[in-house]
Amino acid sequence: MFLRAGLAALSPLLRSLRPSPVAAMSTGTFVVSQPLNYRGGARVEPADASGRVIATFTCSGEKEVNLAVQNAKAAFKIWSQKSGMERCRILLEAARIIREREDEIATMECINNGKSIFEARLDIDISWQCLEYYAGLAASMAGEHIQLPGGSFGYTRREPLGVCVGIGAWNYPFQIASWKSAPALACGNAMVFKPSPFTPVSALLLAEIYSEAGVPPGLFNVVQGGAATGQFLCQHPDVAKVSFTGSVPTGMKIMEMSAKGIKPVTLELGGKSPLIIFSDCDMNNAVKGALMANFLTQGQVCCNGTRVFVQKEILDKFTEEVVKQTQRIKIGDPLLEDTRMGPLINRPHLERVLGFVKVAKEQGAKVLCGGDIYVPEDPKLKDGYYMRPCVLTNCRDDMTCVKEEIFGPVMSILSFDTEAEVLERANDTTFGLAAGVFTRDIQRAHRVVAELQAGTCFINNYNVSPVELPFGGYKKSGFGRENGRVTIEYYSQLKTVCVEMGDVESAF
Ligand SMILES: NC(=O)c1ccc[n+]([C@@H]2O[C@H](COP(=O)([O-])OP(=O)(O)OC[C@H]3O[C@@H](n4cnc5c(N)ncnc54)[C@H](O)[C@@H]3O)[C@@H](O)[C@H]2O)c1
Ligand SMILES: O=CCc1c[nH]cn1
Repeated sequence: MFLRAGLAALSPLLRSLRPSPVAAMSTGTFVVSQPLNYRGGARVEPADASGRVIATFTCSGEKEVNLAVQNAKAAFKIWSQKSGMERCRILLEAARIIREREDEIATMECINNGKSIFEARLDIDISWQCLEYYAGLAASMAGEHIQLPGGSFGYTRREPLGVCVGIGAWNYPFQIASWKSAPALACGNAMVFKPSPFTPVSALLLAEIYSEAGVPPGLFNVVQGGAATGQFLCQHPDVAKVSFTGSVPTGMKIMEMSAKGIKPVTLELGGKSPLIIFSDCDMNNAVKGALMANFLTQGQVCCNGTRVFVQKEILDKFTEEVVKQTQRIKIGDPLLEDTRMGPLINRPHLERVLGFVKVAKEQGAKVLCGGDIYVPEDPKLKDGYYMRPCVLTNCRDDMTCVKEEIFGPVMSILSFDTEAEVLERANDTTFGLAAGVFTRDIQRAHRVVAELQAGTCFINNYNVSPVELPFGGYKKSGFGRENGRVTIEYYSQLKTVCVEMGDVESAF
């Protein structure tokens, strides 16, 4: 039978899903029978099409983008007039609904993306926590009062920007939509969100949940499509801001388009992050940390610590333990409770990742485990995009696998001698998204992270994402932040009001 949850308990969208004869990702598949655009508070067929059909949905063209932006503008008028407390209540209700429907959304995400149901549930948890967090900030958002000479004064108002565009990658579809929309809506903005065409379905659930929670129709809209649809959104004159999650090359294009309209942008881009393991670390934690840094979501995580620098004294022991634990990772149908690694996102991506392993071998790296196609026992999954997680050793800093973002389950182990040496090598990259250090020496830990050129640094852990903490990159990994209090500044603008209590002292 389809999925492991009872169909009757699922949402209208999930109920519209039917088993299909081909299951490339999991045993659950869907045929989409309801429109995947969400505009003005309802599912709609796009008013036009860009002419490119991806899977079973139609990419939205300029007309549909215009309609979504118009709807968002109308909703913005209502929403931006609400008090912080009013917005808070609605966001809290949306968070409550997500929590209540967690299993259903996680199941959808699991089929959408291929990540394990175990991880998908964690993603949904972080998503409702994000809505709760920004609900709290919505209620407490305030300006300043500044006393001036003679009883005059000034004050500041934090005002929304207007219609914001969110463009998402395929690795965290629901979570990315939540990380963008929660702070945007908390600040009083409206949003048009475009998910990746590889993972179109779960953002729709978020849209429906916002409507059910009581946002005005049109406040959060979803348009489906790829690059062309994204371009219409970025170039739209009524769009005030673009928040983008994706690759560096696309980020550059987004920035160029936004520059033409003087639109602020947030860019959450790729990475090739270092993870530094000192010989005085807690070995068990360091090994667990290295797996967390490399193999979540089949290694398709932007902030992964894929360059694992290990101090020489413990290299052999650490490597042996990492390989042992990597080989134990349960690969297979992501809908099964004990699976920890599902398939990669699609065939071309799988081939790209396997290509990186091939080049690594040609350049002298040694494959200690994995790096090849995995065929699950379940015959329904035999054509799936599965690969075994890979640990590479004998790596050098100039190898392709060490320099380029692979975005797959491939860990490169490198050895080092001294702190100064490893810092220089860790920072020798154009990326700067994240970094990690494992050591028991607290002074060393803080000294090292202070020198690391990365927007998010972990000490004695990796890839945890509490929504209270800002997340974002240095260098080519982008700018702007998601999560944390600071993100309010990326979705609002400051108005200064200067109040004269006396007479005008004219210069004329
Ligand atoms: N820093 C972060 O928070 C973060 C999070 C997730 C993924 N990523 C990065 O994303 C990349 C993988 O995701 P991807 O393959 O979906 O990235 P991508 O850049 O190919 O696509 C991202 C989004 O941009 C859209 N897009 C593509 N071309 C466009 C254009 N010209 N104009 C407007 N929109 C366009 C896509 O349709 C998709 O929705 C990796 O590099 C990864 O590191 C970063
Ligand atoms: O993939 C990068 C990290 C992340 C998780 N959710 C959104 N971004």
